[in-house]
Amino acid sequence: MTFDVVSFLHDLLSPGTWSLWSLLVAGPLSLACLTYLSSTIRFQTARRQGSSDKRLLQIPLVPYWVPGLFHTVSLLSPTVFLPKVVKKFGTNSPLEVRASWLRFIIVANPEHIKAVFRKTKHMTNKSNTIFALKYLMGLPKDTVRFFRDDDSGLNVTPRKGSTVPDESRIKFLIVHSLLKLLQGVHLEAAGKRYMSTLFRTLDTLHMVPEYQPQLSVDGGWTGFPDLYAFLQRVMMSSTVETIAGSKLLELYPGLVDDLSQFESDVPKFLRLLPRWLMPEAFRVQQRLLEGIKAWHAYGHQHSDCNRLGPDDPEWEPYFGIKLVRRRQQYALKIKEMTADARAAEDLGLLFAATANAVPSTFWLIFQALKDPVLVSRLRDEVSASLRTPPASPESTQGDLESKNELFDTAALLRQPLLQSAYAETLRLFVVAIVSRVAEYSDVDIAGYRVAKDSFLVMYTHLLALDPGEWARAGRTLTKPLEEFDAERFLVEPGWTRPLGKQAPAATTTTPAAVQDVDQDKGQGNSSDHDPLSYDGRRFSMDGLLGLWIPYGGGDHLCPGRHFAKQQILLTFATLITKFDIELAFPSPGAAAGVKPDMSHAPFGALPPLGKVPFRIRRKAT
Ligand code: HEM
Repeated sequence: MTFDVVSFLHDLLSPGTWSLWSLLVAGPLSLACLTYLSSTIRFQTARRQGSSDKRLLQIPLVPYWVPGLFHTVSLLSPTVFLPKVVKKFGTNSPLEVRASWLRFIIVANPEHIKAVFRKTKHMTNKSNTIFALKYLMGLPKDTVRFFRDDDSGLNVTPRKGSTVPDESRIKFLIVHSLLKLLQGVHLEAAGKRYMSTLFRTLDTLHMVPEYQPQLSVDGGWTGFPDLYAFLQRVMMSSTVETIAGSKLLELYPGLVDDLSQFESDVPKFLRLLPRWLMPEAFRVQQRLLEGIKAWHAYGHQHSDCNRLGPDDPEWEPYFGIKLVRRRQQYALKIKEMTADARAAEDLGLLFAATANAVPSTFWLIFQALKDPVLVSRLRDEVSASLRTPPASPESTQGDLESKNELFDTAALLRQPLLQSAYAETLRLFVVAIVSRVAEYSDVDIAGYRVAKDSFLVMYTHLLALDPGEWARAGRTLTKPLEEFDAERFLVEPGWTRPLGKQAPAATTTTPAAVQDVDQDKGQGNSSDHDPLSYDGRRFSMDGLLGLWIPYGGGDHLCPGRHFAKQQILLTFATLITKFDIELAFPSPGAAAGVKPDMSHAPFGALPPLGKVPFRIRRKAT
């Protein structure tokens, strides 16, 4: 039998077949068009609601084509979808999006974000935390339930109606021990410890096979293939030793390699790839958990985690800084915090302490090395922060940190161009979703009704790259927001932020929330009245609350941010003071081709895509 094209076409185009076609194609197509039309009308109607109305406004639902499916397919690539939706529908109101069973609300207007951050009593970030603990850190199921059941909030006084006993207020215990023990004298001690550990790590780097021979003691250059891997090596081991003590690395010498591998596997874990597709990633995760568990057991045999008094050491080799001892102390009193759960929690801490700080330091150094003028100006500020050596060596006898204290850290952290370059690095390279859930009731966000259980999404890059909002905040854009501008956060003398863009009065502002808002003003850790100036300009974060959010905000604002700033700037300062470093691409224009690895978005700071070769030589002392 031969195939007759003519009769086939005849059949296809005959009236009977047409009705089949219209049923198969035109039917669904018209349904999709009708759905889109009606959802657009509903969207526009919601958008036109009168704000004079006393009732709270309804959040418009982004139009969609396919009922039931909604935006599921587009959401497979959230970093493309979110900017596209916001570009199309604007930021005047929050936007509700549906993707099959999932509903969430995009908040992309800085005023609305401020309002979200103020609702500390009503909003939690539990879903994000639990997601990360469960799928990334391997927290056991029973402990996940225990975390989920904690409805006591972050205030010293538990939320009204919560029956969680004080000793089981896990979220409060975690966040408050971090806030308390990573500030003031504790933060200062951790910074000094980090600095001296970093010096030692750099001095002994040749003991790591990939970094032989020794970083040129003879003044010659040594080339290495990968600046990011180098920073991972030196920053991770210095951070782990500072936070967790030296015994962990002694017991588990492969920890830095495993933690580096684990961090590069984050996108796979958080995209929920099954175990059979990434067996090696799960093996590494398991090794980390077992290694941490063994360290805990060893630590408890040799040290006492109750040593938290003012006369007890800020750091000791078994459990590191007081924060880690405190975490063991409260966790040991909670039955759900089994040895496996404590290992997962501390994997979370080591991850949080390195996963964003290392890539951020990479980009700061990389941007500086690309630009000879910038690096020399940053070096001037670093030199101005060098500590004057003590008059007599005896005055610091016995105190290793003080002897190794090359920088006056407080002075370093106040330098205007350094702070601006640091803030700019985080603006551009931290690509994260900060989320909140209206856990306890409906909430009023800037006049909009956010229904109980709604999931709110604030995407750092939407704000970081929105020229209209930066202009409204009174910032002049010398370079486009897509580019790195080390001076972006410097303002002229006498500059003040435009008035009239204050956040709408919060309906319920707790004292903690007010305090956070003040903190947020200086998330870069600066004072707006800092006498230090750069070319007559000063560093200022004023007016950027809700716009610069790499550390989130409100009472969940990252409690590790002060330590992170120290890590980043101390590492940068040490490397450019003790060494000469240069990028070593074979061709001159190659540096321009170095891009961030977007597969890590929206999970935090982005590592570079590919390797960045460099050469380094120790400076003559
Ligand atoms: C450049 C470095 C860092 C960045 C960009 C960063 C970013 C963030 C962000 C976006 C959040 C969510 C905040 C929110 O929901 O509003 C967060 C939370 C958190 N961060 Fe960081 N972080 C950094 C460094 C650190 C360090 C060094 C530590 C610990 C030593 C740390 C510990 C935490 C913890 C425990 C939370 C959870 C707070 C809560 O649930 O209330 N982070 N961080």
